Amino acid sequence: MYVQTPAGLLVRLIHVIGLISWAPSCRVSFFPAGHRYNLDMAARMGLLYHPVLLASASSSSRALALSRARLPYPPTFHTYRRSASAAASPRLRPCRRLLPARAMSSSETAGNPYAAELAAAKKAVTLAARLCQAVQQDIVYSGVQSKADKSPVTVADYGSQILVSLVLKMEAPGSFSLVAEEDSEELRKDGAEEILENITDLVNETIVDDGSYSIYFSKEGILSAIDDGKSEGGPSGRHWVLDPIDGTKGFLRGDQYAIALALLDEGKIVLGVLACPNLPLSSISNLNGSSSGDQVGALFSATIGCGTEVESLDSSPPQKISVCSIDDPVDASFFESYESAHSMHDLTSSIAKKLGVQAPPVRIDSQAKYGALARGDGAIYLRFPHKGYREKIWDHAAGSIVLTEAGGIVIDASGNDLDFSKGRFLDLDTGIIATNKHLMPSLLKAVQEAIKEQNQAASLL
Ligand SMILES: Nc1ncnc2c1ncn2[C@@H]1O[C@H](COP(=O)(O)O)[C@@H](O)[C@H]1OP(=O)(O)O
Ligand SMILES: [Mg+2]
Repeated sequence: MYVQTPAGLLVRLIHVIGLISWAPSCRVSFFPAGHRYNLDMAARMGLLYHPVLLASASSSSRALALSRARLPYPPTFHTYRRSASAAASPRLRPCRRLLPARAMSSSETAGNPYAAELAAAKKAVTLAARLCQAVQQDIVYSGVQSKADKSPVTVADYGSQILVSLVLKMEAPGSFSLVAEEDSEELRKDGAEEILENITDLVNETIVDDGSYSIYFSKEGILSAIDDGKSEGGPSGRHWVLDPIDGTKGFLRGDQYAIALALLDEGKIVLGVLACPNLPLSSISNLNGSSSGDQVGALFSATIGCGTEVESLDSSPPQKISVCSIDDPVDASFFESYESAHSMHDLTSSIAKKLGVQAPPVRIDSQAKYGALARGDGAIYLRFPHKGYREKIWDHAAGSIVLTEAGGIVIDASGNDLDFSKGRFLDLDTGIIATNKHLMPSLLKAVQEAIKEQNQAASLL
């Protein structure tokens, strides 16, 4: 039993009218400065442009631009079509708005060779974050997460990936290649029709609500947009690297998650953005993932050679950040996964003990840990997945540059830099550690001793 939202009905109506009135000669002219798109381009992107939708979206864009300053944060959206139980739960009223006009930071202006890519990446993850926030609100209000029904997170995962891919195609210069977590295989199977419809509705409603683009996705367009993320990456050329929702467990719990996007250029990560919708803008040090500050929703961004910045997802001016300068482990605290299935808490506890860390671990989900570390909320990040787990590049690409450009160091437990040029996986079988340059030598020593002891204990069993 599903409920059709009014916005869903509107989008469908516009679709039908648009199909009737569609004219092959129509040129689309409502796109960002510097771009000209026509229907051939639309066909290549798996998209449909509709004159009626174009007209309505462009006029609403102007109206929204005028009222933007008065709109509250966080915004809410018409949500995906929800189950009857979810529909019965309380929800906030939708509120339409454009993406915030971000203040240009020094990283986006002179001297940054990736300025255009950075602006596109920020816009992409901000739009995706809006979709994710709307879905997470519904999950939390409806209690879906306690029923082992993973479909809402699936809808948000795919929806986020489609929106990031769309914005990058529209706004980022150069050729397009995307290495991303999701593909359309499951959605093409029998029985997936309903979820595909939900994703299609949610994505189209988010685009209409935002008003930046006059685009409508068909179901086939949705499937092909998801498969834009099938690139293998590698050592040559440029590739965007995306985790559409990093930390799905945290997302379902109503806790931390991130939309993590990076740019790989000739085998090196040169740019990264992390949207962390639930991370407080002020420090979370000593608060185990929470903060006394009111403002929530942080956007971290870094470009090679230009440093790391943080701003609110609602577009406060960006501020440069740097890692903490602690040089005595006694004063240090460390981040690790919330989920013990993702990282061995017993091993990290023995590393902390060896090093002399006194504070208890700060456990939060996702690459939000890299962002928090980059602004000095803590001093160390330890990640030791259980044997057999293969790390994917999208789980560390954005986070690692956010940290290194803030003055931090990220290496594997053998002391090697992370190599993002080997395809979709990181080629390592130890853990990943991160800290500042003062603490790294003693941290690496403690890590290697603790691993050795763990291996010796295992060989005795
Ligand atoms: N069994 C696992 N071991 C380690 N990491 C995992 C495992 N399963 C999923 N992950 C990934 O670990 C990351 C979260 O780490 P953390 O627990 O530190 O927040 C996510 O990228 C998550 O995937 P996903 O992005 O699909 O949620
Ligand atoms: Mg992930």
